[in-house]
Amino acid sequence: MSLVGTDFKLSNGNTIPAIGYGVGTKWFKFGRDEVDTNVINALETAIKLGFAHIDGAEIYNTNEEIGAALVNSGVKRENIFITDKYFAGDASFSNRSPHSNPYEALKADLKQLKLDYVDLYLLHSSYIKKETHGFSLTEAWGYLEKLKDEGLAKNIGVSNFTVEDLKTVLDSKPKYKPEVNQIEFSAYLQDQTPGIVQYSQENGILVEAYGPLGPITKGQGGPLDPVLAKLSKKYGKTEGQILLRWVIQKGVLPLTTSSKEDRIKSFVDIFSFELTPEEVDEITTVGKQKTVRQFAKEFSKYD
Ligand SMILES: NC(=O)C1=CN([C@@H]2O[C@H](COP(=O)(O)OP(=O)(O)OC[C@H]3O[C@@H](n4cnc5c(N)ncnc54)[C@H](OP(=O)(O)O)[C@@H]3O)[C@@H](O)[C@H]2O)C=CC1
Repeated sequence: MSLVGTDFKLSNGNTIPAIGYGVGTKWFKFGRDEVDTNVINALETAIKLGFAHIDGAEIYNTNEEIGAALVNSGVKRENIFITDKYFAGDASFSNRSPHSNPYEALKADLKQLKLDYVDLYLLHSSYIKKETHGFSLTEAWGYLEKLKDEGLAKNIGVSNFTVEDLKTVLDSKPKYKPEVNQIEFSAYLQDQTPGIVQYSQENGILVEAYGPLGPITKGQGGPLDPVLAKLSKKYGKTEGQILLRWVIQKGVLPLTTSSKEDRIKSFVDIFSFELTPEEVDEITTVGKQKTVRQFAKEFSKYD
């Protein structure tokens, strides 16, 4: 869980590159089956410019693009960290992966990725119950443990889990604990659900942040504007780099994305400077004055 160079160390001792390039959001292509060369090109650029961590998911429908970009880039399999996620469904419980369970879903994804294993496999959400899925949340976790035992997923974790969801898994005395909880996290949304960052971190679960640039993509005109302008000038870094650096210094792994070379290049250049503890606190305190929630709107009840 600690930052070592440009990696975070997980509780199980494995490492994970400390910033990831996402192929959801901007690149999301659920319902479109043609291969999108824009996604392949963007991934190749990201890899060429230094991203060693790709964040994918079954629902993004971009596995073939990831596989093609890996081949085109010539990168060695062991030098790139690939995450995939089981499409559990959303709060309506009315949709989910077409595969019978997470074990079968990852096997199908690996075929599309043309890979033998992923580095991290997550339950994309906790909206799983026996009545709709045929297995409970703890049984779903059991499928991930089986994938880890068989070497098809080197690490396993969860996404969008609340404290109660994590307790359900941890209280079931699992063989392996979740290594990661991937949630929306930014200076303008410091707890996707009550207490989730502290609880995850206290239990040795690395928090991954999606939507980390919320304050500049959706939150302009907010109280952080002058703080970011000041720090950007002081360090000679973009406001995006300041925000990503703040995420890392909160002990959280940022997942971002971009279609622009300049931005991609800047996102991997966040290890050459460090905010002071006072500056980290200032962003934390000022950031709490505004809420920008972009995803998982069912949690808006906590705003
Ligand atoms: N587990 C989950 O449920 C979820 C996971 N994710 C994962 O997280 C990844 C990243 O999420 P995302 O919300 O996109 O991350 P960010 O908050 O980092 O936003 C990235 C977006 O911001 C734009 N951008 C970057 N810099 C600026 C700027 N200075 N001004 C204006 N726009 C800017 C980029 O567009 P441009 O091309 O113009 O640079 C890009 O579209 C996803 O791709 C996915 O892998 C995301 C949502 C949910």
